[in-house]
Amino acid sequence: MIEVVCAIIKINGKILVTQRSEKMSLPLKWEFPGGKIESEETEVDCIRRELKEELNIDVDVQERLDPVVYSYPDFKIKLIPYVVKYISGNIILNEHAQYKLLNISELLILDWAEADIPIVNQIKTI
Ligand SMILES: Nc1nc2c([nH]c(=O)n2[C@@H]2O[C@H](COP(=O)(O)OP(=O)(O)OP(=O)(O)O)[C@@H](O)[C@H]2O)c(=O)[nH]1
Repeated sequence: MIEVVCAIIKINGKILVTQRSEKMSLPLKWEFPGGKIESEETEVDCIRRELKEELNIDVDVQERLDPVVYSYPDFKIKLIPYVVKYISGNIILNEHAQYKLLNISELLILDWAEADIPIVNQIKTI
């Protein structure tokens, strides 16, 4: 099972969400930015590193939500969500196709990676 952290990034009352590129696994699915935890790395260090690499932003890590375990046809994932607050940095998309800033009520409209759907449902209450 791979362990992946993902970030629910709050910017001025909206949530930043990203669309995977055609070249990534789960192409064109929407997700919360993040990635696989490397050995010797804490979850929080991983979030900070991934958000800098993928989006060029710095954040304040605030709250860990309930992890989701999900089996895709070819791999199993433990997806660990953190609520974070945007602090600084111009957003530069280094890997994703696009991003959107949405209200929580707008999130369910997107075509999410399957593992993310329970997380989208959880954050209706944050
Ligand atoms: N970052 C991120 N990954 C997610 C989410 N939901 C989800 O199923 N994943 C899956 O978690 C895996 C690890 O994410 P990653 O961002 O490191 O993906 P990657 O491109 O390095 O993976 P790859 O090299 O296997 O294609 C990917 O297979 C991705 O599809 C999510 O919300 N955020």
